[in-house]
Amino acid sequence: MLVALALNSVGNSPFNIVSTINSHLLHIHLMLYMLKTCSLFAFLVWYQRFIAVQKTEIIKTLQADPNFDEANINELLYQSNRDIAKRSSTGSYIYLLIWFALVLPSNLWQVNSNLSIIVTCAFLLLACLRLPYVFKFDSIYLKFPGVWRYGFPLIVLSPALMWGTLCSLCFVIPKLEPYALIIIISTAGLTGGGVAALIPSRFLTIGLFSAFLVPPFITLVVTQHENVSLTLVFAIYWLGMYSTTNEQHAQYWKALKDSLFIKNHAKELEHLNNMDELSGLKNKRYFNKALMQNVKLAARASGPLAVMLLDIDNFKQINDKYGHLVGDVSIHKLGEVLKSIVKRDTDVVARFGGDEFAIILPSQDKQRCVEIGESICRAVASLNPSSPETSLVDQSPQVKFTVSIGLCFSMPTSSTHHNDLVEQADHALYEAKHQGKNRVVVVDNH
Ligand SMILES: Nc1nc2c(ncn2[C@@H]2O[C@H](COP(=O)(O)OP(=O)(O)OP(=O)(O)O)[C@@H](O)[C@H]2O)c(=O)[nH]1
Repeated sequence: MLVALALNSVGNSPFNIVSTINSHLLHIHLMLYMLKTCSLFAFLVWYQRFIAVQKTEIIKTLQADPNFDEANINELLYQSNRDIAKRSSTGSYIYLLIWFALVLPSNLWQVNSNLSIIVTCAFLLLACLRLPYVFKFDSIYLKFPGVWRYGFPLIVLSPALMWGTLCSLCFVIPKLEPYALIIIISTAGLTGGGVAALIPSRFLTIGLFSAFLVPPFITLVVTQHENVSLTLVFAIYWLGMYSTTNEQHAQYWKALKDSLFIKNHAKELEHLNNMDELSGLKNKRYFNKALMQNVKLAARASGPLAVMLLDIDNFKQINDKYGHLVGDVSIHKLGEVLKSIVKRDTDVVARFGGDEFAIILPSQDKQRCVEIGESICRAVASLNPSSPETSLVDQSPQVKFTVSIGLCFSMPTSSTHHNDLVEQADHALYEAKHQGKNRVVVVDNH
């Protein structure tokens, strides 16, 4: 409607738009009418299918990927639409500003006041209608999807079509010729900006640059304008925009898909990042972070904190006698034993690497910590590495499966460094090995 009004304003009646032009160009009049009717028709088809096409594209892209389900598709659809609204928000006001820059300092008001008034009003109206889409995207998209689906393409594509039409008029209305250069430059700039803004929707992007470029191109061809270079430039520009759109659209979707994949798998990745695969326990990285936090918490609460270091006794011999595979099974089995004994949610059980393990026991009294250490020693000693439980084949083992434990019991203060506790537990562990292994040695840092 706006385009029709703008076109019809250039003359006294709807069928008199080219009254200022040479009479032998009457066919231009018909062409422009056909063009605007076709544009509106094409536009209707486009906006009706805007969301449907976008959804089909997303499904096509994600279909083969088992990592995405229906909920993900809807989330991607929401994100891409929110992006379109955000990215294109400033652009719609640039039309208005450029139009003002064109009209206000020049004498276009006098040259063609009807056109100037109608185009100004139309741009102002579109800018106002655009406001809810800028500030209330969520409400519109979620509560009134129809307003988004039908209204947004209309508001985004109308100014482009108006601008494209203005550009066309420059070639057929002699009075507008002085403004042709600035309008052509603006058309090129706005086209490039629009493509960048609407890239999440291939459909809208192609619609936008076509609305800018096709009307002037057709006008130049139909009027057999002597400026062949300009005609070619419009055609080449359209093709360039088309290929850029395809490329950038694919890149946008790949990036969006990857970000959702990372978001979906963030928990899993974080879990893997903190786990020791062989023992099924936490790893050293997690242990260090947890210990730092526990030292702070214990210092703030003036509570006790115990750190245990465990090392499998004579593990090298177990490996040498039964092989590394059996050594691995023993490590896994030890992980299960530790989990079954150290059970509180706040406790942390980790494998440091090799045959070394570490445990954090917050808010536990010293006696209880020693009992836990001794329970571990007893439980591990009962796990004969040749027993069926550890899947060993050798029925006459000479190597015992035991652990030595160094226990550091402390009451951390704000100046306590977490590494100090580990170091002291390590000394106690060394002492346990020195005293004959398979035992708990305590260092009281209290
Ligand atoms: N099977 C297996 N062996 C490992 C793994 N990581 C380290 N080891 C072996 O564990 C052994 C560690 O031996 P040490 O801790 O140096 O000594 P030890 O034989 O346990 O003797 P003590 O510590 O004095 O009781 C080495 O032979 C390593 O090759 C692992 O993931 N799997």
